[in-house]
Amino acid sequence: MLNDVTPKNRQLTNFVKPYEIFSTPYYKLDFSEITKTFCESRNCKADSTSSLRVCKVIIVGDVSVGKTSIVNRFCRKMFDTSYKATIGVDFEMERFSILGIPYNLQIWDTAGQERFRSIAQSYYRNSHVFIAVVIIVFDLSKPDTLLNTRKWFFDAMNTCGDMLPYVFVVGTKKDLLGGFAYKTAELNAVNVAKSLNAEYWPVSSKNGENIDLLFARIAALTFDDCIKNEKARSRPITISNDIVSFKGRKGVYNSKCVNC
Ligand SMILES: Nc1nc2c(ncn2[C@@H]2O[C@H](COP(=O)(O)OP(=O)(O)OP(=O)(O)O)[C@@H](O)[C@H]2O)c(=O)[nH]1
Repeated sequence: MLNDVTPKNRQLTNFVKPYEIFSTPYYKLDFSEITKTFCESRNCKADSTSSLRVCKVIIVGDVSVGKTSIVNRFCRKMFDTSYKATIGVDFEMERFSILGIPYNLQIWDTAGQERFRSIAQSYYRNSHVFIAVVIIVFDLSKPDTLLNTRKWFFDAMNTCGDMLPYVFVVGTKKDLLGGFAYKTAELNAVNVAKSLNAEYWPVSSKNGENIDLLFARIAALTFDDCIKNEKARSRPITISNDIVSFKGRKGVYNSKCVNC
């Protein structure tokens, strides 16, 4: 788009693939025809509500695994070696332009410390945007934190109610491991992610590896659902096709946007 002020690395013209095809249950590899046709249409470019499309992403995981560092690297391009515990919850709004259409990720960084968890949960329960994505973070150099992803998964699922979010299991601090140690950690992580029906990504907030790609993947996946749901709602509700189009992944209706 000529007048697009979104930074270049936030402008998506192609669908973003998973880290590895074996590491995801989400096999979508391109935008749907519905989305492509809609984004090419003149109506869509003139659509004044398009800047309101928001997808809520929650980041959870053990203490000090690197949740805040992921957000800082993605939103501010910075990395801090010192540790400051998150108290309660913080959130950031990050803007993308996908196929020329504005789209926002609302990213919630929660506290890993037990004593702050109930504060965080009450915050995101009461927010008016449905949780579309849960990122469960663990530290690749600390196997215990991988085992705990299961606990975070069930916690998040309780909070999401009837919604079926996309789930990502993200291993941080990839820069600390190499060779055999990394391969072993990855094998274990892929197995755990599979058991939770989640997509696995390894990242490093220190050197930035895979951080932008991870969020671009999340934006592409959820944007496609958002437009499809929007189109489904705008159709007359008379025939059985509409019932099908109101169903999201695995047959559960999942409205993923503020205005969907
Ligand atoms: N080497 C390396 N260190 C990292 C990386 N990510 C985070 N760290 C370090 O790990 C420590 C904890 O990082 P945080 O991002 O504050 O962890 P957190 O999960 O937000 O912690 P809580 O807020 O307590 O839940 C800090 O000292 C970071 O510098 C990484 O990718 N590589």
